[in-house]
Amino acid sequence: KGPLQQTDPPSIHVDELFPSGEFPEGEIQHYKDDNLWRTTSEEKRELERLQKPMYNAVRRAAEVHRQVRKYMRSILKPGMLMIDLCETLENMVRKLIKENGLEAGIAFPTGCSLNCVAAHWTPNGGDKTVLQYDDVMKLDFGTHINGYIVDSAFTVAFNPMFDPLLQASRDATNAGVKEAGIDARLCDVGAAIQEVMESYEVEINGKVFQVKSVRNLNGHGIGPYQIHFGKSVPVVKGGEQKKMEEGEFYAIETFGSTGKGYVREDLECSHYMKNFDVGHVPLRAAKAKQLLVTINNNFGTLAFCRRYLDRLGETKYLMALKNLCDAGIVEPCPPMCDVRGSYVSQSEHTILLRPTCKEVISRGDDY
Ligand SMILES: O=S(=O)(c1cccs1)N(Cc1ccc(F)cc1)Cc1ncn[nH]1
Ligand SMILES: [Mn+2]
Ligand SMILES: [Mn+2]
Ligand SMILES: [Mn+2]
Repeated sequence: KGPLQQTDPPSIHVDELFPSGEFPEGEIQHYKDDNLWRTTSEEKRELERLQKPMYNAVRRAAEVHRQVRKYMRSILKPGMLMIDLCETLENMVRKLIKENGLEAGIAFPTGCSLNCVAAHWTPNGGDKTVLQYDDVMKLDFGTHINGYIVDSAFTVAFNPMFDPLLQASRDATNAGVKEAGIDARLCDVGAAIQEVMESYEVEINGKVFQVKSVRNLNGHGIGPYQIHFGKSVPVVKGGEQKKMEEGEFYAIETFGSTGKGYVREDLECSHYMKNFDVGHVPLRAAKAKQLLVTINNNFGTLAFCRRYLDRLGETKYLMALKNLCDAGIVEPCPPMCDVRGSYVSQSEHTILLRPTCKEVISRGDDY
């Protein structure tokens, strides 16, 4: 009988903590009144029984996410090198998930975007950035089992003056999660998010800001090995009337900002991802051809970053990577930034619209 209690620091594969092979459910929310029949429908319960392997896979990925983020919170300190922070987190995911090629591992690069940088920033090799006491860091990382991805994020700030900004995005994401459901209109989710987000104000160094919802950073559907799939989820009013559907995975994510509430691509790129819809492309340039083989073998259509290529022993790959991007085979995903001097917070959960109920897969006792 294996141990049933995780160590501190964590060292035990989560599959050994659940010998039955059954991983814990996330938070269960019932659909709005008109869909309550789903809870007891025998037809819907049968549908769910057929999905058991998928539910178990994504719950195992979520348990890893919860244990890793709990550990990271316990060691985060001003003065840490961002690269060390990311490598510690990534190695812990690899350990607890029992990394196994494309069947179990990290789903995308560890986002640790600071201050006015909202998303898609992770240090490239040699980066000397150090976490500061006055930083607002969005820790956004992904785990997966068999391509079933858990995409969840939280914000860390040591200075308590940022607390209302952090609370705004946490509250707004929870409002979005509550509004989401089978037959929920995307525009209603966006309106609910904006309503809560913009009800907050925060005082920073003597200046009072009304928190804005970053209107061009949306939530998104998630598919197997596909972090950005299907419908986008608006975070402000005026979105599409399209409805969410049974069986869909969504990342409900919101960003609160003291800046414009609008982000643009800026800074050096670190995140890259194969274009999901591009098939085999015959390449002549040897270096590009070889790099694509490395990408296919280690990431497939999962997003990766330069540090992940470095650790695989790839060198002098930037021109080849540019060639793959110019050919439309790989998409660069550069950092998304609000204006200089502004501060952005984020909160993100992965939810599953099960036939009988809504499951907040990534919910933990922390957020
Ligand atoms: O901004 S997105 O490209 C997007 C938002 C709406 C439709 S697609 N993006 C998907 C993604 C892209 C690249 C990654 F390396 C990881 C994720 C959202 C996201 N980033 C982090 N967590 N969630
Ligand atoms: Mn083991
Ligand atoms: Mn994310
Ligand atoms: Mn996301």
